[in-house]
Amino acid sequence: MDEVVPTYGKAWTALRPALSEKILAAVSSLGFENTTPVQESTIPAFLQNSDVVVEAATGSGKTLAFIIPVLELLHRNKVRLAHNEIGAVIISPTRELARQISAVLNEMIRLSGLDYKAHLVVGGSTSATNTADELSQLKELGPDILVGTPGRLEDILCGRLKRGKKTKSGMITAAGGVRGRAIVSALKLETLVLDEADRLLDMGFEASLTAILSVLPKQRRTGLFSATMSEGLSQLVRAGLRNPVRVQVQVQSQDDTGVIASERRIPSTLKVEFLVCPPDRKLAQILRFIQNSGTAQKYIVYFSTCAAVDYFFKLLRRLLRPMAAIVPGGKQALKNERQRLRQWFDVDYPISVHSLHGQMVQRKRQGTYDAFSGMAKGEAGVLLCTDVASRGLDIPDVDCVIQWDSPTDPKTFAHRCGRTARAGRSGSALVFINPGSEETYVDFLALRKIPMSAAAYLWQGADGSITTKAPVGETTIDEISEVSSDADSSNEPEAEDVEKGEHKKKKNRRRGMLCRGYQEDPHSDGLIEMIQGIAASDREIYERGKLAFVSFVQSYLKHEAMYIFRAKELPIIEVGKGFGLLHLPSMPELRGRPLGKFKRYQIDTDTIPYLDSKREERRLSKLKETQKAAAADRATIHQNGSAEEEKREEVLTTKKGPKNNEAWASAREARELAKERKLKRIKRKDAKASAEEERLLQEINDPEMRKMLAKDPLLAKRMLYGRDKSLRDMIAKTTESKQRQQQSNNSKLSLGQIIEEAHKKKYDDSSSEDEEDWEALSNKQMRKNVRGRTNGAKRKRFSFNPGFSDEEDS
Ligand SMILES: Nc1ncnc2c1ncn2[C@@H]1O[C@H](COP(=O)(O)OP(=O)(O)OP(=O)(O)O)[C@@H](O)[C@H]1O
Repeated sequence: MDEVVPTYGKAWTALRPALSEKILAAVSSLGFENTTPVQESTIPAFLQNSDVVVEAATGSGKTLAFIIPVLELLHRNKVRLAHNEIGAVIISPTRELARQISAVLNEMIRLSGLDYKAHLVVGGSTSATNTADELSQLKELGPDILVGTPGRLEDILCGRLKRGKKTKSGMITAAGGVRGRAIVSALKLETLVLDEADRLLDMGFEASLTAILSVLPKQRRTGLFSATMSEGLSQLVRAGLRNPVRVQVQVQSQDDTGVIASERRIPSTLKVEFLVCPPDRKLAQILRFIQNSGTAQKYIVYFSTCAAVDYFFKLLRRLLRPMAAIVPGGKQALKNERQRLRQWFDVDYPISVHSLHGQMVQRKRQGTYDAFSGMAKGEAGVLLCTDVASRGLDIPDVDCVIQWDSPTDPKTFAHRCGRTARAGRSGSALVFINPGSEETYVDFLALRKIPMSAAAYLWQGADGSITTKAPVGETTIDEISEVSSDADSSNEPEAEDVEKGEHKKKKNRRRGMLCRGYQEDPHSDGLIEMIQGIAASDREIYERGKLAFVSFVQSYLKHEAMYIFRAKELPIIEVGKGFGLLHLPSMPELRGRPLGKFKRYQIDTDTIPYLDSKREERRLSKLKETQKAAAADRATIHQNGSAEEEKREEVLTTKKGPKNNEAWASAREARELAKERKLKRIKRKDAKASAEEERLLQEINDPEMRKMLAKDPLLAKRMLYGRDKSLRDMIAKTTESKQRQQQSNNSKLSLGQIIEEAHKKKYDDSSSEDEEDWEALSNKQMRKNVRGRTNGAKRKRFSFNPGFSDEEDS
């Protein structure tokens, strides 16, 4: 890994207003000779009585950009704080991030020798006694700066404590503060910082944040920091900003000749790749990817749900580090399993596996984080986690970030990738994309200034070596893409097919063919069979696999970019196979999908044991009881012998419903009649839909857009009269306003840009993404909200380019 740290930007001593000697001494002890661009631009603004809204790429040094002003302002203004008073609050959305900020802050205080105390307040205590201890610690310490998560900060600043001990005098909080009364006073608060502000200003934290803001003095400095700061004015107003200076640090990539090629929202040292690959190939690809890297590296793998993290943690531990405790059958079985595994994964260094998600108990969560962060250089490890670890975490030396599935919130994509390539170091990220509509995600992210390149599909040779060259006779990824684009070009249904309702069947067949095109990787299939074998011998893995699959499908349905991640196009059979399932669990969300095509693993699942003998004993005795009760039920039915009960029994035993005793011929007639009626219904529905589609297409007055929507009936349907009516309205509006713009600059917009605009409007909760609008609206709102302060929003823009810093003050 490249060890270059960013030394671009001014020297610390060149900042104006100048930093105090003690702070300069502290940064110099940290070994940071110069500021980073975001520090260079933010620190002076924050020190000059301005609120700041800061957007800069991940790993660009935002933490010091707010910690230094927080300390400097307290020191410079010689703020005298009583024991129960605080001078600054720093809020973060996750406990791990709050802990990290608190560590940096305490280090700065220690190195500077400033006489301030910082204290971390995060949730996660498992008992009232722990809470009591934490709060009495807080009262004893009398901190000047609080760092924490919204919920626990609300407890402390607003006295919203629920757990407590009852005393004779009434309801007393765990630490002795009466409920409803704050434990510390924020009357002299100078600075408020919201790190990962766009996340904090999401609806999820709204209640706590509003409560906290309501007890803080209005005359304060506020800083909002994030790598993906949304421009939504309502958010800024909600955070109570006055007169904000906006700092945007943009990354520019250069070509070989040094010419600036493009702007990007991710560090220039970060290489992001995507791999179009059927879902049942992902695990094999990850193993091949790790093996192919050749050296011991540190990976983070993101999943969208906690259940998926739990499952793959158990599974990967068994695949990467099979040990006696997790492999049933004694020493010989362990030896055999290790031997067998070498077919799919063969590296000569140990790899540790860790897991982290929001549903883990805090102690375990902290333990995992510390273990993974504290790994020595040159050790190999994989951290499996959810988005709880996507923002802000500065884990040293992460070489690669892999995304098993794309995040439901597209902004999270940049944050996930940003766990590598921090502070000028290089790093890579890989995201898996299902063949089909998901491929549009690449363009979608490109429009959001996250450029990606295609990764090569990795194959495994007979000798176990990894190669990008497909074995002879097997379909290559390029050929598959060709099939894919061919399929797309022939996407327009024949009129005759539509009439017969056949076009949907044809489309499904084409989709099936696409996925089948990848199936010529027997080695990868062998891995899935081995995983199924593991699940068939370990009940915990079998059950966790089902839970992981169900949670994955549910999260897929909640995707924000649902016109790219189309639930109906999710290749469910391959997804199930990719999770190593023995059978597909029934879910209401999958009603109507051809689940019967899933090749069921031949086993009576009741016989799969837990490896933990006590747990297995409990399960078996429970199973016996259930079987006994079912047998008793059946005996009662037989004894009563009534016709109705017999029918019920028949339903119970066949699970297919009562027998049809009708004559075969009349049943066939009835079936044919029903089919005929169904065809007529489909024809009527399709005719109505086409007429409506035609009518609505006329409403869109951009000819280019009309042409493109007409090409993709599914997209047109979704946008024009499907679930996304609001998106349709947005498109109409965007088209109109963009047409006006177009008249002035005479440039044509692509469909992608129009969708992107509409999408932004719909999901970013912003009144206007337009920069001038932002300023105008900002002024208007500020005037409304802060009497007597109507100076308007100043704005600053900086270029973020190693060795080159370009400042442009408006
Ligand atoms: N002036 C500097 N010179 C060199 N390294 C620095 C400097 N300032 C910060 N760093 C280092 O850069 C790394 C990333 O910093 P930080 O965690 O503040 O990034 P960030 O912008 O907050 O990232 P994210 O958006 O992911 O939260 C840290 O390891 C930090 O020590």
